[in-house]
Formats: sequence, C-alpha cells, structure tokens
Amino acid sequence: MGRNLHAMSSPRSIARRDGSRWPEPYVVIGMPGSGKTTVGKRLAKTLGVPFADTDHLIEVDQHSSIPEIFSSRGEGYFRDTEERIVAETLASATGVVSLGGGAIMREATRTRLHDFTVVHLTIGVAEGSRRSGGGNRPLLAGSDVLARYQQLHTDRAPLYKEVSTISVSTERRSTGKVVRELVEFLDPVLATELAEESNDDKHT
Ligand SMILES: Nc1ncnc2c1ncn2[C@@H]1O[C@H](COP(=O)(O)OP(=O)(O)OP(=O)(O)O)[C@@H](O)[C@H]1O
Ligand SMILES: O=C(O)C1=C[C@@H](O)[C@@H](O)[C@H](O)C1
Ligand SMILES: [Mg+2]
Repeated sequence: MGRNLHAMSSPRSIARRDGSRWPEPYVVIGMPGSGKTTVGKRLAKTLGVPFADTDHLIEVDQHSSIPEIFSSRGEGYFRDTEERIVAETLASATGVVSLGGGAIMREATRTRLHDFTVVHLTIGVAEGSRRSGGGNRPLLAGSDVLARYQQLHTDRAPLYKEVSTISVSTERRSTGKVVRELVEFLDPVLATELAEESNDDKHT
C-alpha cells in the first residue's frame, strides 16, 4: 500500500463490473475540490456500477441550484435537506455515492456512515482552495477563500477521519491513478484483471 493511501479497515463488499454483487454502496467524502464528483464518477464507471452525487440529487429535489438554496433558504435548510437526501440515498443506492463536502457535519449522517465502506479523498489546503474557487460553492464564494477553506479543513478533519474506511490523496495525482489505487483496495480481483488487460493492450 503506497504512502498516499491509508486503510483503517477492510472494505465491506466487493463490487464487480458485471454487476453481480454490490450489496451496499461505496461512499465518497472529502473537502470541497478534493475530487469527490470526478473520482466518484470514474470509480463507478470502472467498477461498472451506478453513480450518484447527493449535491445533484438535492438540486433535483429542490428544483434549485445549491447557491440558490443557500441564498433563499439559508444553510440550516440546506443541511436539513442534505441530511434527508443522504439518508434516502444510502437506504436505496447501490454503486458509488459521492456526498457534499459538509454532509459529515451532521451527527446523524456520521452515524449512518459507520455501516458503509467510506472513501475519504484528501487534499492540501492550498490546492483544495485553488480547485474550489469560482461562484458555485457558497461557503467559499467571494474573497479570503484560502482562510475560509483552512477553517473548514480544521473543523472537519476529525469528522472525516471518524467515518472513513480508507483515505487517499488526490493532490498532484491524476484521477486515473487515484481510481486504480482505490480499485486495488476495494476489488483486488478486478484490479488484477484491469492490469492484465492494460498489459495486453500494450503488447498488441
Ligand atoms: N486529481 C485531480 N487533479 C487535478 N484536478 C482535479 C483532480 N480531481 C478533480 N480535479 C479538479 O478539481 C475541481 C473539483 O473537483 P470535483 O468537482 O470533483 O470536487 P468535489 O470534491 O466534488 O467538490 P465539491 O465538494 O464542491 O462538490 C474540478 O475542476 C476538477 O476537474
Ligand atoms: O463543503 C460544503 O459545506 C459544501 C460542499 C458542496 O459539496 C455543497 O454540498 C455545498 O456547497 C456545501
Ligand atoms: Mg462534487
């Protein structure tokens, strides 16, 4: 296991590309900009399982974008909605589920996550805040992004740690590399098959 990946325990389920077995979803958590959507989508594609992103499901449920929900209803309303959507999604989803960056702030959500294989994507404060700029993240909109990102990181780091099964860095590493490492941990049989396929491709 490389220095970029730390496993706290074994995965609870094995997902196969043919869809034969994945009794419960893998859940992806991490700071804004850590790559939950990007890595989650690619991981699901590689495993051949469905992908869901609770930020997107909240927007569908509310017929509104996340910045609009924050500005018209406030953060408390957003967090209540998020807690409900995360609970519904975890109760019914299979495959890979990426959560919003702050979902783990709710104790009820952390308690639910104790039953799942949780992948924590980590990122340094400088790179994470650089990736999170722009207007689409209400908690990080405007100026002083670095200082606010640092504060969120300090507040949340112990909460991510509390619920994660495995943590992997996405700093200065391609999405493909991160996904390959995750598949080696979550489904070693598939990882070997994929490595063999890629070797065959190189020799044909
Ligand atoms: N491994 C990577 N290397 C470089 N850039 C990346 C990597 N992974 C993601 N990014 C870029 O970082 C930005 C944020 O990624 P993404 O939207 O997947 O993060 P997120 O964790 O889902 O964020 P949020 O919490 O806001 O939903 C995107 O522009 C994406 O292209
Ligand atoms: O870190 C956060 O608190 C957030 C992250 C995003 O994924 C969204 O869920 C929303 O912008 C809040
Ligand atoms: Mg996202």
